[in-house]
Amino acid sequence: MMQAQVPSSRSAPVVGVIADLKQIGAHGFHAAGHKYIAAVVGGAHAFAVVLPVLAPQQDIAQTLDLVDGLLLTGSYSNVEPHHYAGPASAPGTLHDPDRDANSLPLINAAIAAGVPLLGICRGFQEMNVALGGSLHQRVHEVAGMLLHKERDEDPLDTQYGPAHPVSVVAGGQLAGWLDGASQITVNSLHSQGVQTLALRARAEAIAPDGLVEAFSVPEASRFAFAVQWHPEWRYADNPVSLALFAAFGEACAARRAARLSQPVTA
Ligand SMILES: N[C@@H](CCC(=O)NCCCC(=O)O)C(=O)O
Repeated sequence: MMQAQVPSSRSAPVVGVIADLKQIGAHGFHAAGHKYIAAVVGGAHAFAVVLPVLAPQQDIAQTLDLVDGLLLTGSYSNVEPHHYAGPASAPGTLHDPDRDANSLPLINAAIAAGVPLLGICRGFQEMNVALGGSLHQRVHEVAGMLLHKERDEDPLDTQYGPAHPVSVVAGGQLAGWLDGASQITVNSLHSQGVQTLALRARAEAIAPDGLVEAFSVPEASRFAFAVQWHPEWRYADNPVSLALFAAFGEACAARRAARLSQPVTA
């Protein structure tokens, strides 16, 4: 398992990594994937904490007071379609209503509070829905769309390996982080995909079939960015991932500096 680089001081920004509520055996667990946590610590140079999905019992405003940034991870579960007025899911679709009930309000609260937000895969989809967009549930069944799903029988290095190119939107944040690159290759492990991009979002990367694969949120005061692919996978070997997590980490560090400079109220 990859060893994350340890930040050198206690001033590292605190990044909340949202959990899934998973059934493991007889019990539920609030769980987040190691590769996301390792990428936050090693790529964003942050201090990662796993956020249980307990709202409204665990107050979202208090969560935002505790962190300098938020990472919305991927997950095998799908966003429930009633959140975007979509048709019922296919029978047997895995959902995580507790994750939905936390991530969707947390996204808008974080943007309003200026808390940096990075969404990956399911997190990308959650951000689009929270901002008012909608999703294809099985994008590979839509005429003209590519197969964006991984093959379960493939080894992980194949599943998370390069899958298709995306065009980087000129003049966008991603283009800036990538020194003006016009095309990159990304991995692809998803069935859902953007059907309508939220009006509050700006497309940052597009797949050959027209599917939006990354977007930013212009109204966000610091950082709100989402990618459909998995930059956390072997992030240290991927210059695009390193640039993305570095930009996220810098925004989180700026939030921490601003927070620490505020007078402490009793
Ligand atoms: N369920 C959604 C999102 C897919 C996703 O996030 N896959 C990655 C799960 C495993 C991991 O965390 O790497 C969809 O199917 O579109």
